[in-house]
Amino acid sequence: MNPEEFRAALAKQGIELTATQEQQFADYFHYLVATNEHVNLTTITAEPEVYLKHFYDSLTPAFYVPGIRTEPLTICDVGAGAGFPSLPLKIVFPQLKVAIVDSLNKRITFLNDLAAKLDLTGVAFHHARAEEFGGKRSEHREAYDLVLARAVARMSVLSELCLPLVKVGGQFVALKAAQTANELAVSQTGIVTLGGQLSADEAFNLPVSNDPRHIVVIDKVKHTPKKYPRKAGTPNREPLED
Ligand SMILES: C[S@@+](CC[C@H](N)C(=O)[O-])C[C@H]1O[C@@H](n2cnc3c(N)ncnc32)[C@H](O)[C@@H]1O
Repeated sequence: MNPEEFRAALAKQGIELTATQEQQFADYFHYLVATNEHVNLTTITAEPEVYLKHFYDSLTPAFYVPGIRTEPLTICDVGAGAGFPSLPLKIVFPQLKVAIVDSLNKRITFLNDLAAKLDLTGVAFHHARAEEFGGKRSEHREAYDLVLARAVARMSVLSELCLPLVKVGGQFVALKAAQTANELAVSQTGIVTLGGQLSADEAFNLPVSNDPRHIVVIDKVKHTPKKYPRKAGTPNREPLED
């Protein structure tokens, strides 16, 4: 997917990029690839792949969660790595207020510099483990309308990291490549324990490559009990599964 195909594929979804946004994606691509020469950010570096598997893929939650397009939602991206999915969403929907959490400081440093280069405002960067960021005394606990995660962990672990950060009435959205039915089945009890309720599992294929994708949407329907998330390294810490 070259930049022109990216623009056309988004137009099909009702998203018209401005010239400024197209330039921001071009600058993102160049800075990602240049930094990746000395900081390990991504294995995907060819332009058509970055546009499809990072930029387009990151925007897919906006196809299924309509509020992303128009509402000034507070979003937390858990394990954002090189900024996916939250920074492509922020470029296209600048009204979003974004908090990025990653446990690797060199990635947070890259994202800080990138946001300055792209003139992005309303993005906060946190070098932290999600277990602590959403802990019982944290100001970030149950503070976000929407918590997003892509390629961080399986659903049972991810739910324990992400659901404590979601406000009651908000949503946790996981971007998944693999089949989700089994992952969801084994994490169902944990999701309910954490105050969540499965709302949707949308299956679709990426354009061009046809790679399968899932967007899993979990509604936060009640408060998460204070003992979650459990600390990383807790002895016998088993994922919350059936
Ligand atoms: C495979 S990368 C995925 C990055 C990005 N979400 C993407 O889709 O390209 C996983 C990222 O999650 C971060 N991570 C893993 N466990 C974490 C945790 N417990 N808290 C915060 N960040 C975490 C890693 O440092 C890494 O940057």
